Amino acid sequence: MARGTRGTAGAQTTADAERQTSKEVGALRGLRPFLAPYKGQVAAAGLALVLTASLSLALPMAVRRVVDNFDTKSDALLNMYFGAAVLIAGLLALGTGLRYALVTRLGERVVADIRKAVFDRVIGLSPGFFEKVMTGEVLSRITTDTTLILSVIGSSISVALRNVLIFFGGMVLMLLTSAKLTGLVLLIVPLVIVPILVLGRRLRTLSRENQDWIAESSGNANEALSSVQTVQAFTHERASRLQFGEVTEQSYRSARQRITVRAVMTVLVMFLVFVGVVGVLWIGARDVRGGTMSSGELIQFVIYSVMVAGAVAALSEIWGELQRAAGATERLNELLNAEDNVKDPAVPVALQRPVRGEISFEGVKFSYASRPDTPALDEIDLTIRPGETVALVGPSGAGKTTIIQMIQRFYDPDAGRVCLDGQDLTTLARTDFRGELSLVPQDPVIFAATARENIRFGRETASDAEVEAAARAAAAHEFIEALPNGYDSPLGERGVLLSGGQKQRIAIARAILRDAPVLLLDEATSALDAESERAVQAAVDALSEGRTTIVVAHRLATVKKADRIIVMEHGRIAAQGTHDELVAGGGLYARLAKLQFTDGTT
Ligand SMILES: Nc1ncnc2c1ncn2[C@@H]1O[C@H](COP(=O)(O)OP(=O)(O)OP(=O)(O)O)[C@@H](O)[C@H]1O
Repeated sequence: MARGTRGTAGAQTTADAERQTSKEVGALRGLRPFLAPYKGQVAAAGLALVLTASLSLALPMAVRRVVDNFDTKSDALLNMYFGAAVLIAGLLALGTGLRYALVTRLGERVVADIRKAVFDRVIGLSPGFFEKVMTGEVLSRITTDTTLILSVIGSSISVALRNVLIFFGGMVLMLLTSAKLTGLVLLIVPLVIVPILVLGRRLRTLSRENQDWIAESSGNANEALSSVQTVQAFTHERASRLQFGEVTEQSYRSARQRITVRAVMTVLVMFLVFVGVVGVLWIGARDVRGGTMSSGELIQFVIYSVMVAGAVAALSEIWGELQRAAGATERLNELLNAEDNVKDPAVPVALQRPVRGEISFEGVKFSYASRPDTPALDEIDLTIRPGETVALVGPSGAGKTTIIQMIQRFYDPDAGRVCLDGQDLTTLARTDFRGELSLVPQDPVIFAATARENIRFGRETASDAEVEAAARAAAAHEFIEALPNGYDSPLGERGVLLSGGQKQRIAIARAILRDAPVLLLDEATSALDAESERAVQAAVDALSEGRTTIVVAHRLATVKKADRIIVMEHGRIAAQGTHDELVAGGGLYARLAKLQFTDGTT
């Protein structure tokens, strides 16, 4: 996705680039809803900002009085002017500190809110979304992009506003001090604006490019690290290093380009501004000698023009940052507003309880978005009675896992419907019916938490005793007790400390604890040793007792025990019946039974 964006950015015409500019700057408006709850703080920060800007603008006037009254006979007057200068400086310092505290805190608050909002949204998106965006990229958006926004809300916006106030206030006061000199200054302004506009546009494109590369490099690293064993097993480290190195270098190169453009812009702007100020000073000095202006006035004017020039320089610097943050806001908003194909209905129908556990597929057709022409499920009509155990068998890619996913409504059918107790899943709230399903995935997920927490994932409210009872039923109690800290032993990231069979038993314990009327089981393909196999099998038997069980079966023992076997091929139901019926019928099942199933009972 990042690559696609970059490709179009490179090929942009000027008109396109301009459209993007207005869109990008406008994108900062996307922050408004996040600032809205903190109106009071925004107002207070704004007030502190106006106060400090006004005081900064008042300071040169005090300086003029001081300068013009150096030769005054009245000590008291001089003292008063000095006193006023100190007072203004003191208030200025106080206001600046206050503004800093208010604004930075606001920035942190808002960014924390944005991070939470993005995570809240993303964690609920259906798997279809993650087929399009790498998780590392999402992480980069939550970290890097929000950091950019933090710098903008926490400082850039307030610095920008301060400088805008100083710019306009300074201009007015310059005009009041000397209209003639101000006129001269205004002649110089266009000279400064031109490079800002021209180089600013280039800067914007480069910034977006840079951010895309950073996101891609995070995605890249995340992918390699999360599959580090496979990478090492295939001695792919060198290639991974090269690949990551190349992406990182690209990101550096685009950052370097951006920095060069920004540096050139800074040089040009600063140089033009200071040449202008010196020029004005030169003319002003002649006016002072000619007596049409006092020294104090000239100094006041010069201070104002330096302030105005400083404001322009600061704005040109900050402009880039604002644009980068606008890009970041845009990307985060993309995530926040990401269209999810699977949505809860606006007004969900209430799930009829108690759930009996009847699952039905009615004329279901489905293709994955990335392969629209190959149906993963083709005209599936299937009713699984409450309490029935159904084994799904068939060659790899036949659509067995897809059936399990459709029951959880990770995807919606292209045609037909999937129902629980006759209620179409698309009319229900997903959290409602998913609460009635219990899943043991093929590759059980173990979180970096203790054994107890890992099992309790099945039902957050379960007591310790219930957790242990579930572990016993899943034949997991013994090995958990043997761990250094028993149930409180951390299981390591993704369960690296456990064997395959142990992970499965944890997953089964989790499902037992969930105690849902429908059990979805994706059997592990890898053969377990005979003892684990027996333990897992016994656990599964205990679990499926009295529940509707749909199992993607790889073991003959499972298949034999099923009430009904569904044979799938190319997304269709090729045959169904009991083991004996199907063997007698010959065909695909008889062949599969001979070739594929590992007989766990032997
Ligand atoms: N996320 C996806 N995007 C695109 N195609 C997919 C996706 N997941 C599965 N498929 C394709 O859909 C078809 C059915 O896949 P499914 O995973 O349901 O098969 P399966 O019968 O469970 O196979 P296995 O026994 O190998 O797990 C296959 O052709 C597969 O390549």
